[in-house]
Amino acid sequence: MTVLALHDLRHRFGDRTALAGLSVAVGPGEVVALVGLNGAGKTTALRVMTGRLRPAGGTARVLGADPATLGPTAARRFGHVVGAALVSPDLTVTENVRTAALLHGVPRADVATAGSAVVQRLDLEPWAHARARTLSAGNAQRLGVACAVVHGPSALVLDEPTSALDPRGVVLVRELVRSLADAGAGVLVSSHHLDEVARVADRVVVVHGGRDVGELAPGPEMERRFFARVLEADTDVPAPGGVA
Ligand SMILES: Nc1ncnc2c1ncn2[C@@H]1O[C@H](COP(=O)(O)OP(=O)(O)OP(=O)(O)O)[C@@H](O)[C@H]1O
Repeated sequence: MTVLALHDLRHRFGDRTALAGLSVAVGPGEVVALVGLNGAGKTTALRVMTGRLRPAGGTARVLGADPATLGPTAARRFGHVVGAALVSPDLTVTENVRTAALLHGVPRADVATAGSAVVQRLDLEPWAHARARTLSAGNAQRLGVACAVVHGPSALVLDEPTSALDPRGVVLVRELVRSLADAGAGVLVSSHHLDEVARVADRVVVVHGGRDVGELAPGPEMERRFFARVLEADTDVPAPGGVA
């Protein structure tokens, strides 16, 4: 079964086209990255994927269900950070991850263990008792990711999860994403860091002008191949083979 799917998404904000027929599908055990220039439509697509925006056209599915009306069973298997994370500024790091665990249906008896594990996994122990509003931008981003994964989701959506992270944080989030996928989760992530994407993703989908314009095989020369793909899309020259 497809874990996460967007099909032919279309959406406009006033006279501005944000999505113009974007489709992408993520299978179990797969990490798919969306890359694109500023304003390409990545965040808008991920807002649809998390049920925060109803598109004018097209469909979204999370574990087979419409994300806008996700039932409790599917919701408990889903984790995401798109825009504001599931974090309360006045709660401590530990209180936040435990609350997120409870909200995602982790049994009460397992909440403390699951919370400690994810705090440790993201190197947040020194701030375990700090209130979220006192964290640095990078540690706040780590906490947002921690709250999204504390329940071990089967479907995970992250919008630029490493934008504020130091090199150590980038590695920790990469390892976390990879281990969730290796355990069978489907992960959809957007990023501007092409080198990082090449390390973590199984497939890299280029978004341009609100649509998917082809894939890049993860590997060397991502930047050159990315710009070639964007140029092709702008000049409407079909790319041979679909994967550059
Ligand atoms: N709430 C909104 N109101 C009006 N226009 C919007 C809104 N959200 C997005 N847009 C527009 O839709 C287009 C796609 O924006 P989106 O944020 O999805 O791009 P992005 O690929 O995530 O960009 P970035 O890499 O800069 O984060 C842009 O032209 C943007 O200005």
